[in-house]
Amino acid sequence: MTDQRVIEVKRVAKSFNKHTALQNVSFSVQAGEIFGFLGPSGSGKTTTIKLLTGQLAQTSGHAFVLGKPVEQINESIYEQVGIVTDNSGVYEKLTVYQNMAVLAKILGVDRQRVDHLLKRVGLMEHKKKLAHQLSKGMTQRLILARALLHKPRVLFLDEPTSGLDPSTAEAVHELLMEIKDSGTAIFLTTHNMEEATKLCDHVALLNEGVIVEHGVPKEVCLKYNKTRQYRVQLVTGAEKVLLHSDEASKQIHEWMSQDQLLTIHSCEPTLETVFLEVTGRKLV
Ligand SMILES: Nc1ncnc2c1ncn2[C@@H]1O[C@H](COP(=O)(O)OP(=O)(O)OP(=O)(O)O)[C@@H](O)[C@H]1O
Repeated sequence: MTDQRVIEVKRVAKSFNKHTALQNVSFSVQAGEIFGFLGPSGSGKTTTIKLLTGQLAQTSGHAFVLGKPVEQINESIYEQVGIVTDNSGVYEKLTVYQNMAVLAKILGVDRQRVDHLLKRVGLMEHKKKLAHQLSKGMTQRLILARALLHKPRVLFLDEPTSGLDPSTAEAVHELLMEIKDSGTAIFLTTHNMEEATKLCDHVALLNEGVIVEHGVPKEVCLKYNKTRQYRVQLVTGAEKVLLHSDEASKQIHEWMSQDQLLTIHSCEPTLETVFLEVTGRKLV
């Protein structure tokens, strides 16, 4: 893969008075990649987004977005960046459609794209509703649709699916995959490990402001797969967990040849259990 780093963070630290929120954080995100920043509440995820979008200054280290040092970020970069956080204010007294149309006009984006995005986030049938009448999930989807109007090269998402029902979360996931495939780099924070495993090309696990593990989700999980177990279900209904061994392999072979095996799964750890093993803490 050619190197197309659109976000680069080098040994960044951030302190608020005496409290250290981030320590020696380094990572990079490529074009067309979803990068997940995972950590429990208070671990420094939002602080990182704020640093990378010019809303906060780091205490030390260097960070670049689209090649530009973050301390030099000004309004011109927002033409290429989309940000979805809790404070992405919508105009409460305007309708869903007007919220989109006002911004589309400023950005010089045509109405077709407004319609396309409203459909994609499932808000077309609510387009005449006033923003203050929307549920939390609808508001989140409106903020996401607005952030995508100008086809940003980089998208920052703070907990994109928290509070969404499973089918809406799934629709948002599909949209994010489509945006990634079009070459946008997506930086998202989450404490939902399943979401991260499914969506992210790379993840970094953050604990108390420190990246404690990082990599491709499946590879991170396999690295901690020390016991190598298999869960099997037999046609009799019996369920068994077998440790990787010659004996287990013979047994599985026997069940297979006797057509006794209904299901078989390897039991590698999830990102959740990796986090617990590395930090001794739960994610949520
Ligand atoms: N403006 C601020 N002043 C002082 N401390 C702050 C400020 N912003 C964040 N912090 C502290 O920095 C730490 C990291 O906060 P941050 O909001 O980045 O966490 P988070 O991982 O996004 O948490 P959550 O998942 O709950 O949103 C916390 O201890 C928080 O109290």
